[in-house]
Amino acid sequence: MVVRVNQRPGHQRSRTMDGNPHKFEANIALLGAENVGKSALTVRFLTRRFIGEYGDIESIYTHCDMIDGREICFNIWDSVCPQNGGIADHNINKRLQWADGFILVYSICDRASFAVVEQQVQRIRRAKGIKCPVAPPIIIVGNKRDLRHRRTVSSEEGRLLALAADCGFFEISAAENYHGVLLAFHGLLDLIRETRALKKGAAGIKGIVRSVSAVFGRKRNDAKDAQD
Ligand SMILES: Nc1nc2c(ncn2[C@@H]2O[C@H](COP(=O)(O)OP(=O)(O)OP(=O)(O)O)[C@@H](O)[C@H]2O)c(=O)[nH]1
Repeated sequence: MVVRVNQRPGHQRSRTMDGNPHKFEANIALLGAENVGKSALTVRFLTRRFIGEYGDIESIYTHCDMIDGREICFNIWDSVCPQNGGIADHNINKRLQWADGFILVYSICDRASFAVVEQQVQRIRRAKGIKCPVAPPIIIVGNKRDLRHRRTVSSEEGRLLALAADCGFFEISAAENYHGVLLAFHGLLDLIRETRALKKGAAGIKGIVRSVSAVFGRKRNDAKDAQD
């Protein structure tokens, strides 16, 4: 396992992993309202630990691991939430374009943070949807499950939002355990792989359609020339 504090956002490395075609690399952005546990999730995933207090330095971390015999590298952008709830900061468009997939975090004890996630799903769809025919990979995470006695968002609401928005869903506690955090990151990795395969397939079909159109277009033109 390799964990590296990579760089400040905007200075990320090239996406080709040292020219090795067997490596798989994915850019992941964590978004959500203030205090929901974005840094806690990131640190749990990177170090398996929960340290309780986290600074507010925005960073991209690289984490590489062997999964099913293949080296997988996650570039994780742990964003610091702006005071307005995470939707209107100047960096958001940069993050939306950079990321291959998103983990949208809310706290199950903070209904306003759930509303922010609903907005962010729409925002991501709008930003990505123009160029991309395939839905962007998103996992919604309800964090702080250990505080269920203070819950204001039911599991059902989280699940329904994810279902309606075609996203994955996990309810976890970054404070209590590593396993749920791991499942959320790996769930996103699966979605990113599926999306890449679908995009490749769509590009392949487009290529075939273009070639067929070119051949038939040429034949039509040849026939027209012969008539003239
Ligand atoms: N009880 C409990 N507390 C948590 C959990 N995850 C994070 N926290 C606490 O929630 C507070 C905020 O966590 P952060 O990880 O800094 O939250 P953030 O979303 O990165 O916050 P910003 O940087 O302000 O956007 C900290 O005091 C954490 O210790 C959890 O699963 N359970």
